Amino acid sequence: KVQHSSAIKKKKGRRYCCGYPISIFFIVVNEFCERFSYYGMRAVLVLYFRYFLLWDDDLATSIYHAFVALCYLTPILGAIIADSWLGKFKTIIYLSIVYAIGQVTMAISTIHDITDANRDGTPDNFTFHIALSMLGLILIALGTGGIKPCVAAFGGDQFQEHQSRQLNTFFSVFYLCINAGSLLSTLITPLKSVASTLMVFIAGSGMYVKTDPEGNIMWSVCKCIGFAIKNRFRHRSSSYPKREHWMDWANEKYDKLLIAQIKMVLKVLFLYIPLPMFWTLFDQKGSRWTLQATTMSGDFVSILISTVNPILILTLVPIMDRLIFPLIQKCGLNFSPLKRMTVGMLFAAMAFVSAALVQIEIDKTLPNFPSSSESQLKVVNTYSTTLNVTISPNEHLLIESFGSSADYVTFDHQDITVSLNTNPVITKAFSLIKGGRQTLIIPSDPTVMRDFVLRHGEQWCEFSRKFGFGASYTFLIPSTVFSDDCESITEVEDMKPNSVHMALQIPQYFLITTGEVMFSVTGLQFSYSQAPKNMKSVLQAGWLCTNAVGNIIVLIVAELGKLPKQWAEYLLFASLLVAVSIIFSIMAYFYTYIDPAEIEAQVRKEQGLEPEEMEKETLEMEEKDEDQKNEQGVKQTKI
Ligand SMILES: C[C@H](N)C(=O)N[C@@H](CCCCN)C(=O)O
Repeated sequence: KVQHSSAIKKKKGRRYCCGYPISIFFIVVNEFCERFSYYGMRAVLVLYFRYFLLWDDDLATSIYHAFVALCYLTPILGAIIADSWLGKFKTIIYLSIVYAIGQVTMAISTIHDITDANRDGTPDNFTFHIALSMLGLILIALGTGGIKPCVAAFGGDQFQEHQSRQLNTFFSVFYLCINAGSLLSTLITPLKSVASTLMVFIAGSGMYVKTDPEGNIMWSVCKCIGFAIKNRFRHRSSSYPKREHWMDWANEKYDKLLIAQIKMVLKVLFLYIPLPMFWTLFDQKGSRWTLQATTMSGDFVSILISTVNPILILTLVPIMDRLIFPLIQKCGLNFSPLKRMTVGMLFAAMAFVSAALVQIEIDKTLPNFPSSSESQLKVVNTYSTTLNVTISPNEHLLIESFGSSADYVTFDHQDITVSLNTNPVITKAFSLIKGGRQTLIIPSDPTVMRDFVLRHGEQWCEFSRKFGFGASYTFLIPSTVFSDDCESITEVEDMKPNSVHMALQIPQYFLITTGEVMFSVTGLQFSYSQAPKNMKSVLQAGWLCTNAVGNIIVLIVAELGKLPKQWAEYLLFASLLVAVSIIFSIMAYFYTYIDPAEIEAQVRKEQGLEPEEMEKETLEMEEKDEDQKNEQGVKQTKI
């Protein structure tokens, strides 16, 4: 009774606008700023690993997914801190500070000048940058993951039982704000938004409904499950009568209501088992697909590609909600949440087939690099006449003056002898690097090896040449360049620029985002609707964990799988998801949707708890009347 009246006192302090608590405005803006900062950093993370820390594709992909996995594991920690110690409001404030420190640390780690003593544009001490960026990422994961379950639930706390319509609208707007934040982050620098996140959230402080920590429900759930298992094991002999459900073995010690609630949660958690596979594919947008884009051409399209997901979410969510789903329902088809999620998985699998097809096109244009046992050599001739170059035993090249061999010549051995048809004939032996590409430059006077330094500052040559993205060039600079003219510098193209256009990635982004709307948005709503009121955070944490496991799967496949062809890896993931979606559809077929409130009411009734419930309902009815008066007041003022 005391609890109820104090809760109502708090609720009476609420202020409304158009039927919505004003406080949710601050929460939605806070989420917008937080996602803005998170996605802004994540968009370039794999490129930072690849081109600043100079890691290879597999390591960059693995660390990226380890970070994302950590971001989706820390919500468990955030939920525990909020529920059992600080409450949601303080948890959001404190972890936002941790988050901000992480973003600043990460930003500092990208300043190469800190260790670039010789000012050559690359850091001299990679260990320092790696350590700092890893510290930054851990703090960001703690911050973002920790506040993630609290912000959505804190938003939900601002509403009352009878406001389910407003609550649904809040969650849709919440998801749209996430995507608006993600969209803007790719266009504007994200760092300032961390500070804005905190300020906006604190600004609404006086208006929030702040519920006190209710004790750690996750811990109670674990203890109850642990006891049921132990008790079942103790009574394993066939002489003990069987119980309807294995959780009923907790009856001796735990409240029937808690057991009924855990049964509902376990049913949904069981259904979650195949879900990580969707995230395995979905989150590769930020790693493998970003790296794929670096091997393609197109300038402004890169911005389009990075914004296509949030733009599509912003347009597809209302289209699906208002048009497609009602239309399907009108056709008499039952497109239940679990069916939508299965279709979402199939869309993601199609996205990966599309990515594989694009990869096959890219591979056709990529240079043929040597395998680990081969070596490659290109010969460049700066001699004054055309030369006949023989590379033992049977490679003959005719190279004109200031020209080069058409492409790299591949050898399956490392020791070669090069002969030139000069007068006298010059022959020299070389040992090539295994698995490497090298260029042999024949100097203007091949009998003499001359070193030269091209000084800049005193004299220079200007080029107005647009280099193709992904290309590599060698410039042949004759010793007479400064006395002569810049025209005498010759360019040799070692690697052709990327030629497959980035626009080809649009279908895969379209397919994965349609999958996201069907899977992620529906899954979030499904988890919320099937969870008992006090266990919504448990199911949200479980839902986020499926995301973490999905990222761990990529990490394992990237590190262990090492498929020789990227397109084969895409097809492997697509096939795995199709297989998993079939399993999921079978599990979904046997799932019966529940109304947790109804089941709870039934258990309460069995326990003879109706009087308390009725009292609560009476209090809520009074509250509802007052809120309606409040809303009407707003409407009348408007009129
Ligand atoms: C930006 C993206 N489309 C999005 O909506 N992200 C959501 C859900 C992410 C779930 C999987 N990683 C977010 O909360 O960031």
